[in-house]
Amino acid sequence: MATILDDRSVNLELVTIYEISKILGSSLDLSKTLREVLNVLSAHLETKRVLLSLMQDSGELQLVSAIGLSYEEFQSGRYRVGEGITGKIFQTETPIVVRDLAQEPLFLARTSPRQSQDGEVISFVGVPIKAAREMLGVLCVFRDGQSPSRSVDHEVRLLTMVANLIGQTVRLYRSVAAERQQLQEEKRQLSRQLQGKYKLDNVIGISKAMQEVFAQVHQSAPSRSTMLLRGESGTGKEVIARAIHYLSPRKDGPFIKVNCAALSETLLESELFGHEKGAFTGAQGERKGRFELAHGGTLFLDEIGEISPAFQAKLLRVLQEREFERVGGSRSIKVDVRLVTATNRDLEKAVAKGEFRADLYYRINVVSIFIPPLRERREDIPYLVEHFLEKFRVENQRAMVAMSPQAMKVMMNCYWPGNVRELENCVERTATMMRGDLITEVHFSCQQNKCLTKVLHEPGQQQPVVVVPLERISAPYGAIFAEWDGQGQATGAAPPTSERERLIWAMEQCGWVQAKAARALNISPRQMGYALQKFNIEVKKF
Ligand SMILES: Nc1ncnc2c1ncn2[C@@H]1O[C@H](COP(=O)(O)OP(=O)(O)OP(=O)(O)O)[C@@H](O)[C@H]1O
Repeated sequence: MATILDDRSVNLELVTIYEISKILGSSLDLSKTLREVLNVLSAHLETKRVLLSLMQDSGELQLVSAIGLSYEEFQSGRYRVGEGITGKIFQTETPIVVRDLAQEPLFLARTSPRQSQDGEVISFVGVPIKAAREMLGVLCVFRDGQSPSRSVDHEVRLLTMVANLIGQTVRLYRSVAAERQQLQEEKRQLSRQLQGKYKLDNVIGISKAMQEVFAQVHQSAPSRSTMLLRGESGTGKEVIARAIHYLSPRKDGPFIKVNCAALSETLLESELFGHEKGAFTGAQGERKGRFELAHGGTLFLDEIGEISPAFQAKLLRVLQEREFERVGGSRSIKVDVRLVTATNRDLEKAVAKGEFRADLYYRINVVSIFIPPLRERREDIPYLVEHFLEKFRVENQRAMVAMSPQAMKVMMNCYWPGNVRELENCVERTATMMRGDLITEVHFSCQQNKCLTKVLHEPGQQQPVVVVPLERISAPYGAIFAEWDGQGQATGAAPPTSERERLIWAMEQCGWVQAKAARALNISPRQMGYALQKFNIEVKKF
């Protein structure tokens, strides 16, 4: 039978549904969320008693939230399927309306009396809570004395809509909780399997490729050999360099890092070798260089492929003779330093082109470890996401933040041109910018998050991930964006939105090192400096 609703009732429905839908998306604390929903219902329906029961793993319906009950009444709210009115609603999957509970034999009076203290009639409306045809629980409302200003039909309709919203939310919470539990269980199993084997503190990697990397790290760390870490930007070369240091006998000594691409040749020289007083204008006192500071420990030279030919010669001498002079000084200084270097350049090509000295290449390439790009070890993604979420929870005291399984699928299917660094930024940015606690796929609006990664194929579809060769893309920063057009063709670059965003994106991918970002964009460092100025982009300092 169709119900005609007056304006007031429609308005009440809309306001109630609106307020409840806002609450339902806002937190991952289910009991808090449900309590708030019942509060809104109780206020809007002007009733003192609202009860919500959910089916438990034990096969019993149990009250999980209620307004207007004492502790004892709340505790007694348990029903088998078919038992009492609540059990009946669950069993028949249909609403039940009782105008006078005192006359209703099904009513068990476990949580509420049959009559009010003043001897007034108590009426009842209960509706099933379902989601995707699965019965989840029962929502009911008790009313003392006077009947509501609205019709019973209207009340059933409103409660059914609210029950549907609750059902969807409960289902989502349960799948998130199950996913989390499964992930934690897998993590536990994995750490049992990996006990004492290939584990590195704070470095996540369960994929075969990363396990291979960890094995190489464990094997090479104890030696004094110079090491070369290779891999795309953001793959974790620095974290691996640190792991090597902390697994070596030098772990109690210093770990000193220098980014060779971030400094001009003269600055790099005085930074690495130090300078004597008066060595150049502004050198008011003597200063130790990073080589000296790293004595007894490890010196990590990042972006080694970027140093000039003249500086390559100077570095080669230090590596051969194990001694050097400070800028402006003549005294030879000997240090005990283990050198770990890193690059994302094709050094062999650079040697072949005469851009990198072959003798230096052989000196630094004693033991080399390749860290694969993230897109080639997608199994690591859920673990990395969880690792970064946990970091976010602790740093921001937001213990409930989590990611929905669907959102995780999106993460798994991204191309991640900026590798783990981009994934980390994306997780942190999304968690910071969203209001509630649950990250869903809608929060990954690329524009909104300035996360320009493209999803290459729909989760679940077995389409290949396409890597477009650099030459095929005309836009200077296009090579990293590629889309599958479903016809077996790689369709060029997905356009990043604006010049400014491209610049910021490149800087973020390159850890805000200007020279690196310039290379990524295929422009000169001078052009990069000009562009940053032109678009008023403030360079972050770390
Ligand atoms: N396996 C990993 N587990 C946990 N965090 C990681 C991992 N790999 C990378 N990260 C994180 O990703 C970010 C980038 O890593 P890192 O700086 O080591 O990359 P990189 O290869 O040295 O980059 P670049 O070549 O641009 O210097 C860091 O915040 C790091 O903590």
